[in-house]
Amino acid sequence: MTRLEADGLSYGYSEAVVEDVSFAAAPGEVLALIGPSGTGKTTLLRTLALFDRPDAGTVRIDGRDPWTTSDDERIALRRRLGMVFQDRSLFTGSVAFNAAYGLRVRRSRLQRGRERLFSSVRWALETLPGVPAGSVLGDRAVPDAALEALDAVGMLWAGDRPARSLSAGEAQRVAFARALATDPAVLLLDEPTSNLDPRNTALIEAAIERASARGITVVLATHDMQQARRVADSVAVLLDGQCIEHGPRDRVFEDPEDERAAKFVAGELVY
Ligand SMILES: Nc1ncnc2c1ncn2[C@@H]1O[C@H](COP(=O)(O)OP(=O)(O)OP(=O)(O)O)[C@@H](O)[C@H]1O
Repeated sequence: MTRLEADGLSYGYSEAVVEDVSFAAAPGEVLALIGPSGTGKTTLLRTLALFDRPDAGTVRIDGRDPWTTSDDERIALRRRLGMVFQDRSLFTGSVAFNAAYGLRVRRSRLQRGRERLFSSVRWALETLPGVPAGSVLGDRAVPDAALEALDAVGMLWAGDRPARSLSAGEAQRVAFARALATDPAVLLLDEPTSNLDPRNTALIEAAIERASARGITVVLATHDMQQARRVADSVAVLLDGQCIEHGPRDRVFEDPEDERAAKFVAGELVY
């Protein structure tokens, strides 16, 4: 159960892209970041995910600023966050391999060393004549958490399929499962349903709702205002890198304070 805060966050490349953005998301809250294309949603998510250190301001995870802690503590905080990128970026290998990826990289060095030893012993023994594959130490099991995450997005049936053979919608669901499998306290989702049909969109939205019901804090960048209306508890409107409106979903949509936010939610602010 984790509270995520942005306090005066700024980040830029050659010039500022995100400027002085502040908001907080409580445990289990779904916060939608909406705004026109190129307005800084991905950049903001990357700073929240601790990929980029803010130029100014603070990210707080349960009140702790990961950039003023030790490297080890920052890594521990980073592990509480799961991010799903817009481009999905699945790895070569099976769907199950992909779903279990985050779990594998989180294992301790000792565990990984032990597994390497087991698999070389198994390999050596199973090359002996008459020893069937999988009979020495058993098949390499897919962790339950990865299977449960695939199930949560309706992709359990595809565990053995090569990830490269998936449709865009299926791949997006597997990318979501990969983040979910690590049981993150916070999920950062960048356009998780862009280019998906209504059925795949509904599956992802249902998975977001279940994650939130389990207490996972969700920050969702989306172009889709209807999606924000369906799944968000609160909404932040980003325009030219600034948060021009932030509050409970119904208030932001029905009674926004900022004139530009009012135009954006009414579909009148065209970029
Ligand atoms: N690595 C980078 N180097 C330089 N400029 C960048 C980089 N990444 C993003 N930008 C610029 O920062 C601005 C904000 O981009 P960002 O991807 O954060 O916006 P966005 O709101 O997520 O857009 P979209 O909705 O189209 O995905 C854009 O002008 C973009 O060109």
